[in-house]
Amino acid sequence: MEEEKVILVNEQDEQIGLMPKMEAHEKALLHRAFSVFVFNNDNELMLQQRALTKYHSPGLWTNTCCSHQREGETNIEAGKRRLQEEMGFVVDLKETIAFIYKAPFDNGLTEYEYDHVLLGTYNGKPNINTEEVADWKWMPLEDVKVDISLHPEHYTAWFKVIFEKFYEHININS
Ligand SMILES: C=C(C)CCOP(=O)(O)OP(=O)(O)O
Ligand SMILES: [Mg+2]
Ligand SMILES: [Mn+2]
Repeated sequence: MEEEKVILVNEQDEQIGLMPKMEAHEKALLHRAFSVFVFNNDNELMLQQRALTKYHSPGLWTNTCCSHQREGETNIEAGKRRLQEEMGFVVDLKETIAFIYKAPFDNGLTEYEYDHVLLGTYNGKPNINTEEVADWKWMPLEDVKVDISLHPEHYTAWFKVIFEKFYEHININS
């Protein structure tokens, strides 16, 4: 299989190159990514616990699905593709904010991403891909906020940035 590549971008999210996924995270280069947030009609967020085998942030709780766009893919196309691959369902998604963050990890890898946040609604159960996902749960947004402050070590770096800086953009009832 061809090696997975991420899209290197500048600070305006313009493509400046392609690089194998691992190399981009080893060299800490800015690349395009997305974070999907799926809610049910009770305004609960579907959280994903990352598989213990993930290259970074294993076992941590985070938003519904995260990954990297492929060359030529729109943000929405990429979000839907990966939602199916990781969580086993697809819903319509809409774009909200995008932001740049940098998060070095203890294992030497760094996430340095132009991250597009995508929102969707779903009321069924996922069918998780256990190569990517260890567990999942619904949680009211307010409860997530409280638990992040009590147990920040249980959550991914980007998920905490989104809660701290962009809460009003993911809380559709605010
Ligand atoms: C988008 C963000 C915030 C991180 C990348 O997600 P993953 O680390 O889950 O990427 P994949 O392995 O699923 O491609
Ligand atoms: Mg992922
Ligand atoms: Mn990345």
